[in-house]
Amino acid sequence: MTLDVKICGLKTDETVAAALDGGASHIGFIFFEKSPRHVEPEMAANLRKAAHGRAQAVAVSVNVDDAGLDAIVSAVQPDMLQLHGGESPERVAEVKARYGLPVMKAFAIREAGDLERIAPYRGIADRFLFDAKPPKGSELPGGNGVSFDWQLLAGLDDKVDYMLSGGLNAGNIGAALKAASPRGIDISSGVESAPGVKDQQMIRDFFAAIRQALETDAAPA
Ligand SMILES: O=C(O)c1ccccc1NCC(=O)[C@H](O)[C@H](O)COP(=O)(O)O
Repeated sequence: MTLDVKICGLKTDETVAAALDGGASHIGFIFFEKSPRHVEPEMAANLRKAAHGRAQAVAVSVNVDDAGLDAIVSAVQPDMLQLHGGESPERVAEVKARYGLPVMKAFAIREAGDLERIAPYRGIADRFLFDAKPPKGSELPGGNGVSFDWQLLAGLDDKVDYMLSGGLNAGNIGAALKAASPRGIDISSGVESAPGVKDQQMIRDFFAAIRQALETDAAPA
């Protein structure tokens, strides 16, 4: 599969295995206490072991200071850091330099103007993740299971390396990949039976839907 696929918010060995067996390129762990997907660094350190040599382990944090990131990085030894808060370009540069790890910076998108916010991060963040804006009242900056208008990404400079995220599932991934041309996709709620509860069959169904979408796209008209 040439498309990167990140399954985010994993909390059990069984669902990590389902993600890896499906062909995930990235598995994500959430370090945000208000999230139903929150894991402690020691737990993520155990869960990520199965990914060595198979997928990149991504540590997802929100406006965390050096001490908090030190604890995550030293326990989990992630391959990538995802910054999902209001981290400035300077902070992204600082984090990259401190840990020597690639950083994926998340942005919440609702309208075309929201994409302009990536400009000062270009050449600093290694990758972007475009997610939907959280619904009113949500305490979570991500993992809300809501989509944004994928057409907004259609005119984006194709040098921008991004993962498409927000409300993806087996039923809409084909349409999402027709509307936008991400180098990767990211999913959390769409493979859950309840908030924070990943479902192995839903993970398998998601990979089957991706393969079908990619095959349909590659087939001669
Ligand atoms: O998933 C969370 O609970 C979360 C909490 C705090 C910051 C980020 C979070 N998720 C980040 C992700 O990368 C999710 O996969 C992404 O927001 C998509 O989620 P979903 O719309 O549920 O597929």
